[in-house]
Amino acid sequence: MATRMDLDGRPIKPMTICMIGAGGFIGSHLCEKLMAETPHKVLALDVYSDKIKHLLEPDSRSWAGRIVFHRLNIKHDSRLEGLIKMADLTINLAAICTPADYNTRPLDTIYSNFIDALPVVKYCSENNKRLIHFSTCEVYGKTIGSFLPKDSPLRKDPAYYVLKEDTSPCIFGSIEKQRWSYACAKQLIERLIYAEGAENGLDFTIVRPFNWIGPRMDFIPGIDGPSEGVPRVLACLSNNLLRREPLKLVDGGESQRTFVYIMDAIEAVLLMIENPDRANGHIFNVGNPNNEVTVRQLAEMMTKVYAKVSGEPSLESPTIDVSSKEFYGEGYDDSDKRIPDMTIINRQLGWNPKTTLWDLLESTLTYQHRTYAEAIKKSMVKPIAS
Ligand SMILES: NC(=O)c1ccc[n+]([C@@H]2O[C@H](COP(=O)([O-])OP(=O)(O)OC[C@H]3O[C@@H](n4cnc5c(N)ncnc54)[C@H](O)[C@@H]3O)[C@@H](O)[C@H]2O)c1
Ligand SMILES: O=c1ccn([C@@H]2O[C@H](COP(=O)(O)OP(=O)(O)O[C@H]3OC[C@](O)(CO)[C@H]3O)[C@@H](O)[C@H]2O)c(=O)[nH]1
Repeated sequence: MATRMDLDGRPIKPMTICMIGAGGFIGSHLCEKLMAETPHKVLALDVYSDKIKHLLEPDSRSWAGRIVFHRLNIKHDSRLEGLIKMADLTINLAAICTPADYNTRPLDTIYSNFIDALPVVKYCSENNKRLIHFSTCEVYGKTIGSFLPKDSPLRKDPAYYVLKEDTSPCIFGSIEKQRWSYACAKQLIERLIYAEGAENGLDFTIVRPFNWIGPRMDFIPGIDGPSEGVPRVLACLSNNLLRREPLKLVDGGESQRTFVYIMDAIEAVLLMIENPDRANGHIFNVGNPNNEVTVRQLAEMMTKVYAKVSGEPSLESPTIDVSSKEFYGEGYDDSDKRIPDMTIINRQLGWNPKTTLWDLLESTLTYQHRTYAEAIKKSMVKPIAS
């Protein structure tokens, strides 16, 4: 493998990365990228390994031995500090991060996103190890514009909705809207990391992902996850499409999101990993401001793309409205709009997303169809009564 160069033309030394939450959606893609394109070693920590099992099989692949899986729960495992000490860099992805959990399991959500992350920050700080911590775009909460009258012309002014790392406020709902337990826990861990940097010199980078989507995201209920489970929107709507049932639109599907392809986003993370001088001390939005849709538009586009990749005709009534109370339960609330400002990541790392929403849905839904269609068909065949 040719020596890799950083953005300032310096050779990059191979490093050891302690990746916590390596078995999840983002972790699995990051591990794949690191194995395929870099000489770095990965200590992969998670309670699950299904999504990276193809990387762990002892075969003749050139990365054999560069990735080692450690099955552990960071809540209670004395091996954590030792593994952080063995590495040059720790990346913390571990979290409960599905909105259906925020209002129904608020304690687990707060513990996972704040309390469980504390030892990771402490061990990195005490052992002078660099930390890349995964936060979320949800720390911005709602836009300032959402509080303006519906007909206010200011709602169209980007100053009232574009989300900037260094100037936008974090606007959450009231305490009984437990949806915000996740965002609030993420915000507090960001503040703690920032303070460790300011007071104790911790080298940190904070990532705020804006709806990264792609293959291996979450699970399909009843196939590789619980039948009653509610994953994030991509998997929910994929599940509806695979089962040929109408796509559920929460509160009319009016909320807006920007979706970025996981493969584009992983490029940004690799730039952070390999350019510490440009990434340390920064908080980065990572998203695609050009891929904005309402959830209703997302559902309509997914319906068209799925018909194309599966060869199956679309349903006559492809969507159905459902209230947030019915879908998520008491205490749900929502972010109205999420457009990332890209100035900082552009200036520091020169990163820009490339993939259009249509293209990323085409490759993702091809994967969903290939991975799940047969299993769904089998699961839907009713046993014949004897
Ligand atoms: N995917 C996105 O668009 C997105 C958006 C915003 C923020 N994020 C953040 O990025 C990170 C990764 O997200 P993801 O989409 O890959 O989620 P994911 O749920 O697929 O991955 C998280 C992984 O962490 C593991 N984990 C959780 N608790 C653990 C513990 N106590 N010990 C060991 N492992 C544990 C889980 O088993 C899982 O494999 C999270 O911190 C999330 O909040 C993701
Ligand atoms: O079947 C469904 C499922 C969801 N919705 C609505 O879609 C919007 C997006 O939902 P989702 O992707 O599940 O989650 P959020 O974008 O609200 O939150 C995530 O953003 C980043 C992250 O931090 C981690 O991924 C997480 O908190 C939303 O409006 C749902 O109500 C739907 O209509 N139908």
